[in-house]
Amino acid sequence: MGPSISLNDVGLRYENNIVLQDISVSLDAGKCHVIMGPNGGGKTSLLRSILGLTPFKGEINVNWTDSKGKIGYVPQKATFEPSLPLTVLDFILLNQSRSPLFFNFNKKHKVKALAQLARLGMADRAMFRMGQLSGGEQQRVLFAQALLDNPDLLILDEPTNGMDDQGVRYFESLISDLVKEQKTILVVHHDISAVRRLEATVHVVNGVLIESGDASEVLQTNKIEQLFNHYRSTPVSDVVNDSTVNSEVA
Ligand SMILES: Nc1ncnc2c1ncn2[C@@H]1O[C@H](COP(=O)(O)OP(=O)(O)OP(=O)(O)O)[C@@H](O)[C@H]1O
Repeated sequence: MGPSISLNDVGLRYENNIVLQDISVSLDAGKCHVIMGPNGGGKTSLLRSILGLTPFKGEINVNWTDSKGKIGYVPQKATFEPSLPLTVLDFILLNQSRSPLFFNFNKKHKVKALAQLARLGMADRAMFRMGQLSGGEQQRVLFAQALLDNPDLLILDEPTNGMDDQGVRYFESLISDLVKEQKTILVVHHDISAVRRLEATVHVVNGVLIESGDASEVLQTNKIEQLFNHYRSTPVSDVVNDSTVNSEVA
């Protein structure tokens, strides 16, 4: 069983830029939670706070039922140099091995890695270099790597970015399997139609928490515009009085 996660009055700022404020929410264990909201609304910052990768104020508790379980994380983007001699299989196995990459990996690990790649339809790319894959294919490999240790908490930042329809279908079917296994999944997603297909709780974040609830409730057609246009705009008067803007306009 995955953990529940509770956030209490969480805030985060980068110098003068207040990115998150007053975020208090409980994320139920063993469910899929989707974080949505406009660009720059603080979704990635929220994930990074939960992962302990960035300082924040307030309190975040990851509540494991027994001992601390495993966490899988797929970041928003990764860059691989095309000339780097790192195959897909090498990459998947990297965090499994305590010996240098040029030693042969043990067969059991390879079989396990290939099985995870197959779950994402990527087994036939195992010997390609990471840098030779398309963006959507790299996302699939990152997801396969995150699944390798059978994590109880899976944190995914825009995992279907750049994926084709087939990739999205693999993703959706995997999420559905993982929810049946009672893993806790936290995923940042922008595609409203795709999120409606997931069995998920949706949390709309734009600096503050705007709304939380079942996807069917939160993503009602008549509410979408209001939810996603909830800009924390600079007052128009400030923009007009800004000398930089004025000089650019002139
Ligand atoms: N390391 C950083 N230093 C300074 N500012 C940052 C840093 N990381 C993010 N920000 C700022 O914090 C704000 C929120 O960024 P964040 O990446 O969390 O948003 P997001 O909702 O995930 O956006 P998107 O949908 O575009 O991925 C943005 O204004 C961004 O410029």
